[in-house]
Amino acid sequence: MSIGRTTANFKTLKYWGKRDKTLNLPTNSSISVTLAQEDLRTLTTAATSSSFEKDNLWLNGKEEGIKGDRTIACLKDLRLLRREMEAADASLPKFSEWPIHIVSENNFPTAAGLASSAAGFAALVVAIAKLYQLPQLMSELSKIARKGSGSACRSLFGGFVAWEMGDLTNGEDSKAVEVAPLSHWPSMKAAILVVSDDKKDTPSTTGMQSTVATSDLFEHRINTVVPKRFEEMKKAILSRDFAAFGEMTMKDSNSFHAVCLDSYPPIFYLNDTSKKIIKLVHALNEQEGKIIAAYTFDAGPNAVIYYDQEHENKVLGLIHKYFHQVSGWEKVSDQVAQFEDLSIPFDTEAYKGVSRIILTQIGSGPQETSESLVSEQGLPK
Ligand SMILES: Nc1ncnc2c1ncn2[C@@H]1O[C@H](COP(=O)(O)OP(=O)(O)OP(=O)(O)O)[C@@H](O)[C@H]1O
Ligand SMILES: C[C@@](O)(CCOP(=O)(O)OP(=O)(O)O)CC(=O)O
Repeated sequence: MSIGRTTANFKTLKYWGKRDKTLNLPTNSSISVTLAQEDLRTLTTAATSSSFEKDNLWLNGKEEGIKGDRTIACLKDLRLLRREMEAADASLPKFSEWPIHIVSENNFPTAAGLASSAAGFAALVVAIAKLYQLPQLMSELSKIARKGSGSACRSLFGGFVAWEMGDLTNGEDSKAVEVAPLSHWPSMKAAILVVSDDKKDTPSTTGMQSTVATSDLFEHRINTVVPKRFEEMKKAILSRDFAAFGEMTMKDSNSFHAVCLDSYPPIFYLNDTSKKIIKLVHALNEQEGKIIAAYTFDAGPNAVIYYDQEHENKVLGLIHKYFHQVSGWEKVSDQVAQFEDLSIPFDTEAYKGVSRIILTQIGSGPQETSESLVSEQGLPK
């Protein structure tokens, strides 16, 4: 039995567009920050036995079975690597031939634009790789996770992660690499304003296909804007330059939502609450005379606001002022007294569009844990 857990990642330079839909090969390189596990994590246990009847997967307590092509593709690749080991060492048990049971739990909403597929496929690949005792490095395994969900490849690392798009048609050079580990910039924090827990209307895969096929702005984004930003963002991370990192993060979020709007028919992920939050962050940065907070939005209306610990009392002070009514502040309850009370005018009803706040920070990526979700009989506990 093997247990692995990992977490979601939030994009600072977005992946949007595929050049190969089956292999999940992107039209541009991207960068993300992997967040801490306590708040947004997937816990996955994998077990194999010759006595199991068939491959099976339980997600959040429900038997789902192994039905999607993407999960099947990941399992196939992992089994192939195990088979190579077994061929080289006859003493190894033939795990590659036995059915596998996977039990997984997300501690945050699934399919709500909170990157559950990223954390989910990353945890699945890591848990099975551990079970099979595969020697492959994380970058190699990231190519397998990528076939599950593009964004999953970046969740195999902690800290700041790049997904290099590659240019081979077989995808062998399209993999995740570490830009910098958590220890490089541990004071990076994130406040996530959960604007909607609902399942989103346009899934990322269909949304991307539509943008690639119909948006005129898209070519400019992937050929001109992103390649330059990819290099500049890596530099900003390596030099811990929050202002540069923040400006590029916000601009890239806006560029991604612009190509969504430029798709035909248009795709809308931001709602009025998201737009109010964007304005609030700009108002804060303007008042400070520098960028101390940066928003980013994935394929949904939830806001992720990055800031450095050094400005926590200001950034959280402002968010708390207007969103103290929502749940999730317990974690910092002993800090509230030190929050700064900035006088930035804002819609005092905006909190009604937010269901909760998740206060989190940069994380260390996949971890092994002794917590198992599978019983001795190989079933969910
Ligand atoms: N823990 C998990 N283990 C295996 N598969 C998972 C897990 N969690 C989510 N998934 C898969 O990911 C799907 C949700 O992916 P989807 O891309 O629709 O949403 P999301 O990841 O929350 O949003 P986004 O990727 O746009 O941020 C689920 O339906 C399921 O198939
Ligand atoms: C907006 C994004 O979060 C898109 C995520 O798309 P997915 O990785 O969910 O798409 P598939 O590869 O089709 O599974 C931006 C990003 O992850 O960089």
